[in-house]
Amino acid sequence: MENTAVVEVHDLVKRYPGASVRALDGVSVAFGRGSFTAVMGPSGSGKSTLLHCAAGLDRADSGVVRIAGEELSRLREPRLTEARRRRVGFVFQAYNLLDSLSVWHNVLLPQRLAGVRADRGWAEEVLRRVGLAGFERERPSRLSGGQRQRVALARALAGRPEIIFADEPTGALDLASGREVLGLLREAVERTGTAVVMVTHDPAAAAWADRVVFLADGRVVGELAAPTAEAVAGRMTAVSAR
Ligand SMILES: Nc1ncnc2c1ncn2[C@@H]1O[C@H](COP(=O)(O)OP(=O)(O)OP(=O)(O)O)[C@@H](O)[C@H]1O
Repeated sequence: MENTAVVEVHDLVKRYPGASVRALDGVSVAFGRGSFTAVMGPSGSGKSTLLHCAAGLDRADSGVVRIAGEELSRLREPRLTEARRRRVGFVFQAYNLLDSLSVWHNVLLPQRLAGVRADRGWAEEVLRRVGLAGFERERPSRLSGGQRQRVALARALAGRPEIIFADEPTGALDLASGREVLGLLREAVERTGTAVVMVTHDPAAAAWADRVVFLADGRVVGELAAPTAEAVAGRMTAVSAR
């Protein structure tokens, strides 16, 4: 299961302009087909930066990112955008939904931009599973934070990407909605072999993953396989005390 990496990063280094420390300081990690990875670490440890670079939304200063074996730094626009649109789904807080479009058109937008024929039946099914059947015509601004997060998830799932990057997908949700979202991500992993990489601060959410990667000061400082919430919480305490 783990032998084909969907996304692989090697020795990533990134320093934001004007910053004195490196946000990423030599990170190497691979995400296999059908794997579910949680990324954890103290605030400022580089989690979001890693997600952005691994997803090809931002460039590292040095190091290598491969998506399905293709080295991103060698791709020029528009092929870079194309590779991202075809293979990658995002559930990012900063990745806003467009309020000029209905829920339905937001969900189908990535496929439209990628120029592929939208699978409308699957999009309907995905909206039903995230509990938003009947909301197709609504504008995102009329929905609650939790509902908007579920639209973002539906949008990511609708394109059947090879990998989904999710930055705190349950952060704004109540317990029940959070579990639903985690269940959907888990199902995408098991049923369709999608890889999921999820940043979270919540040990209970991380326990849905197969593996937890811990970051501190822009470096990978540990991993935990088959995580339980208790084991994750214990490791987090140790990582934060470093
Ligand atoms: N746009 C930016 N400009 C300058 N510095 C940044 C920028 N984004 C992040 N940083 C810095 O890079 C480091 C890593 O930030 P990053 O957001 O990746 O951490 P994080 O682990 O996701 O944090 P959090 O849990 O608080 O979201 C931090 O020191 C942060 O201050």
